[in-house]
Amino acid sequence: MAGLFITFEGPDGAGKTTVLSAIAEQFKTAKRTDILVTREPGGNQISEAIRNLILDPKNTQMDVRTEALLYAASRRQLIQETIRPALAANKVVLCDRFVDSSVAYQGAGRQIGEDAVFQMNQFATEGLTPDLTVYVDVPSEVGLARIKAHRANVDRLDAETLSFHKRVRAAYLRLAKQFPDRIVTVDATQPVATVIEQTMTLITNAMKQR
Ligand SMILES: Nc1ncnc2c1ncn2[C@@H]1O[C@H](COP(=O)(O)OP(=O)(O)O)[C@@H](O)[C@H]1O
Ligand SMILES: Cc1cn([C@H]2C[C@H](O)[C@@H](COP(=O)(O)OP(=O)(O)O)O2)c(=O)[nH]c1=O
Repeated sequence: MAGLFITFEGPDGAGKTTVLSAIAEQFKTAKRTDILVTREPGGNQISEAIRNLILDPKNTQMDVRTEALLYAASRRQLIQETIRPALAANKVVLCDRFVDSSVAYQGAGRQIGEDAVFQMNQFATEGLTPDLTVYVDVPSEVGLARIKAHRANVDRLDAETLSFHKRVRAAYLRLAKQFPDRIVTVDATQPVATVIEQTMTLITNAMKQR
């Protein structure tokens, strides 16, 4: 497939949203019309509706496999409506979270099993894999402290225990080891400006190599 597919991963509070919005802004200023920025879960009407269902703090009764299937359903819709058409039009797609999030959060965090969640997602993605994944890494305590310090609303997943978040991070570190050619780690304990700069360098290098 043409185009370039770049995903952004990390535990809550790593700074992904901050970094991605700064990068989107830089591309906008440069008037780059070949860059598409999107996010999971969400990015279109159906996926945003699924997102609201998953993240609603009222839905405490949601079964863990239901949650994993909903993420995969949301992902499928985003792929079909947005990602594949953009890649076919030779665009660079920057996506906030993808399958690695499900492997880390549902597979390890919710303890469904990383491999089971990966396999289930193959049905949704039909094998679509990022060309590059920027993994923004932060210790769980630091990430959670950032969320608590800055956010007025804490969603259902932010409210999970420290051990949940530690399992998520450990899974990300395993994924980074397992797929060293795809996943590049950026240390998010550095100042925001440094994290943005290093991420931008990774993206522009990948764009040059394509
Ligand atoms: N490198 C950083 N150092 C210190 N604070 C940061 C850094 N990156 C982000 N933050 C702050 O941490 C909070 C969470 O950042 P956010 O981008 O929402 O994280 P994420 O999307 O990964 O959950 C925000 O208030 C943001 O300003
Ligand atoms: C895409 C995806 C997200 N998530 C979780 C991670 C986040 O806690 C939440 C997304 O909420 P969001 O507010 O977008 O978090 P962030 O800014 O950290 O990306 O959903 C999963 O558990 N599984 C998934 O497959």
